[in-house]
Amino acid sequence: MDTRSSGQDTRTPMPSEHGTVMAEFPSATEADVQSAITDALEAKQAWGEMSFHDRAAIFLRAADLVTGKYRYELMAATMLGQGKNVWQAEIDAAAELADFFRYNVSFAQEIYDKQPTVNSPSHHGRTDWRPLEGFVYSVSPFNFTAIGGNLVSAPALMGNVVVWKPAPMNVYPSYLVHQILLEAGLPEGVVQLVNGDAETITRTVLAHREFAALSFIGSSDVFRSICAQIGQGLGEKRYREFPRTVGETSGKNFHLLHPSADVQNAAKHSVRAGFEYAGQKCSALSRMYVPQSQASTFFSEMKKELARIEVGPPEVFSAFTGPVIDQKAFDRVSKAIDTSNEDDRLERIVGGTYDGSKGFFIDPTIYVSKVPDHPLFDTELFGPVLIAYVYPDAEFDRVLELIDKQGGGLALTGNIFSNDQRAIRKAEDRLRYAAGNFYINCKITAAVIGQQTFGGSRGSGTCDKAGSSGLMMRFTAPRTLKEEYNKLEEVLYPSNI
Ligand SMILES: NC(=O)c1ccc[n+]([C@@H]2O[C@H](COP(=O)([O-])OP(=O)(O)OC[C@H]3O[C@@H](n4cnc5c(N)ncnc54)[C@H](O)[C@@H]3O)[C@@H](O)[C@H]2O)c1
Ligand SMILES: N[C@@H](CCC=O)C(=O)O
Repeated sequence: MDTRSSGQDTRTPMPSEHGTVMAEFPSATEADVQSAITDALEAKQAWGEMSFHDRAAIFLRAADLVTGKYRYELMAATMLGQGKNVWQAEIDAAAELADFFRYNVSFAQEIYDKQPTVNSPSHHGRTDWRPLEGFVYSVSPFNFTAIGGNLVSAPALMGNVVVWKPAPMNVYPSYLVHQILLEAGLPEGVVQLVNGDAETITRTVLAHREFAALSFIGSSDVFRSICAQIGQGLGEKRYREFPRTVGETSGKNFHLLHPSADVQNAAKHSVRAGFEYAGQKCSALSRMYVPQSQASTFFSEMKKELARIEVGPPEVFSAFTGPVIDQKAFDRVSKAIDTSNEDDRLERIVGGTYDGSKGFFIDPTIYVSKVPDHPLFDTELFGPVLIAYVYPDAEFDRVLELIDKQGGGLALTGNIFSNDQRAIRKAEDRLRYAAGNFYINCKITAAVIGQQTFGGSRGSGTCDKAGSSGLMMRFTAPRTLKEEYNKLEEVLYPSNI
């Protein structure tokens, strides 16, 4: 792949066939990153002064290119590069990417429309929704082509320039997204795509005085480490302004069944949420709490559904789910499986096997824990492995406390299955901070832009909500203006005279 970077080449494998190279690209050196920042800042003034309608036109045109001319190329890149099946690739690389481009235009419009509603007869007030003064640094994860598109379009639509660093395993789809934006009319300098060593690029970016915001999606620990570096820079007065930190990160997401739940429905939803895209959605299910009275039916329903599921490469259309992303993920998840298979506190219900000979394939796996506090309830594995706790029906209140406490400090998605409205109310109240996205009688994946804004709190992120004007708001520095029409005739107050 041809980019402006001049460092050593990196090769990334295809997850479903690791002997095949998916992408080969040069890594950005410190000098490449410096010149990307310089070029972005040079493009800044003209871009910030372009009317919103002209900026919007570029992203709306890009949305049409995504759903039209480039739809299948983007989907193919996402299938081969991320190991998604065709269904998941369509959701991500075509539908959600185009939705982000289109909806972000309306979210931005919502912000620009916010103007003072009251003006006294002698003056008029306005809000100037300025872009941030420096540049935005966007860092995107491997698992969604659409997410990179959002991390770029949200700040750019608000008039900002962006240095964009995608995950190595998403370099090719991100490159396509960048090319689409350029074809749609985005001026060359506005979005600078830089690939390469994450730490080198980040260090160089964070050393720059004009660094104005971090827009990050990825794991909680990496976000924390970048925030810590920004904190150090703040302490040293390295930056002109206080950089914004926007981050959506990891999850240890739960399904809770109440004794009144429709167990067949819950089982089907749990199979989808836990195992679609090999459990590699940040929203994916990874811990379940099941009442004793429902456990046997629930697990046999899940096993029945799982028996129909095929694990395979993206070109096999009958495969429901595919590989995990890379060797590191395969090692992490397979090691957890090996340890769990030997753990007396866990009963394996299904799976517990894997095959990395050709691609990074791991079979859907479920463990039931005999203890309520197994460490797996607190660890994000980011793979197709679920852990369940079976609770006595009478201890619903206690299990709510347990759910709230567990999850490794993460609070992204969660749900309840119940046909008892009082139980739903109780769970909604007691678990108020346990998930940024809480679902009732449906699975916890697949938030739809324009319908469910997305993002968690606690260690899962800053909860600015992708798919909303809340996120876009973080990329503006509103200026308040007041224009007065009458002269000031007197310094003294009437009460002074
Ligand atoms: N909450 C959300 O909306 C959301 C969405 C998608 C993924 N995720 C989370 O992302 C993770 C999976 O994605 P991933 O494996 O790409 O995450 P990751 O944290 O490994 O990488 C994310 C990005 O950070 C970069 N990065 C990695 N180490 C870095 C470092 N030391 N300094 C600076 N940058 C660094 C990567 O190159 C990549 O661009 C999971 O934890 C998942 O839950 C969250
Ligand atoms: N927004 C997606 C998840 C994105 C994270 O990987 C969902 O709701 O399933």
